[in-house]
Amino acid sequence: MSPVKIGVLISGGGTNLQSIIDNIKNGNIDGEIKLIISNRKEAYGLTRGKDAGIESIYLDRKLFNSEEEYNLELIKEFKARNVELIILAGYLRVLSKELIEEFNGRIINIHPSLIPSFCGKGYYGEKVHQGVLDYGVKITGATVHFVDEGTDTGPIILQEIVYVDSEDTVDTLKEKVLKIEHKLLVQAVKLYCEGSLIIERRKVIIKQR
Ligand SMILES: Nc1nc2c(c(=O)[nH]1)N[C@@H](CN(C=O)c1ccc(C(=O)N[C@@H](CCC(=O)O)C(=O)O)cc1)CN2
Ligand SMILES: NCC(=O)N[C@@H]1O[C@H](COP(=O)([O-])[O-])[C@@H](O)[C@H]1O
Repeated sequence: MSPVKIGVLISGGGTNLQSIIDNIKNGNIDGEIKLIISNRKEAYGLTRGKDAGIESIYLDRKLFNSEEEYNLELIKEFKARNVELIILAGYLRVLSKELIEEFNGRIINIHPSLIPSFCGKGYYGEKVHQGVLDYGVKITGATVHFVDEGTDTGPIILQEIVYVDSEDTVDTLKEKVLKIEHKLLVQAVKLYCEGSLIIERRKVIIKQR
């Protein structure tokens, strides 16, 4: 079977993207990243992609009249490269209904909390960890899920917990969770590329090999 053609959307540093690049390179993931798109020009993830020899572009939202038009351009770029799976690796914009429909069941997102806690509109990046600390929960973690029209409401693929210590700060918590994110995202993409993920309504079944 030929490697799954992957498109990646980013907005920032790209450490999750890097974990996918590294695990494709070492043969752990049977995939090929065809295109990386960032909605932010300064995203270091673009540099990571270029350093890995992957087409990496900044798509300026200001060039488009609406979020819908911006998403239609995303669809065009990914379809032009026959992308089969889209990974949201720290992408901080909500995808449109059209894009979700076009790639239904083929968009994976990584989120730095245990969904359904600390997620949805306004919860992204360090804001998530600040919410965890402000609330005083004792466990947090990471979630990889399929993306639907809601924000962080799609079927959950994998989750793993991280214990919150009394002396944790946003930075220390972010670092602990990011390590788990890298592991979970690689596992989920590997399972997807192996055809091991089955979506049954709200549930994701992992086929045992
Ligand atoms: N249709 C969907 N789109 C996206 C999903 C999803 O589940 N369904 N996941 C998000 C990622 N995400 C959390 O995992 C997320 C991203 C962004 C926001 C948010 O509130 N963004 C701000 C703008 C932030 C900025 O540009 O600085 C906003 O939209 O006002 C919340 C959650 C990716 N897309
Ligand atoms: N709601 C989406 C969200 O908060 N995504 C988060 O942005 C960070 C991106 O880091 P990276 O650019 O180093 O991969 C990651 O922690 C990811 O979970």
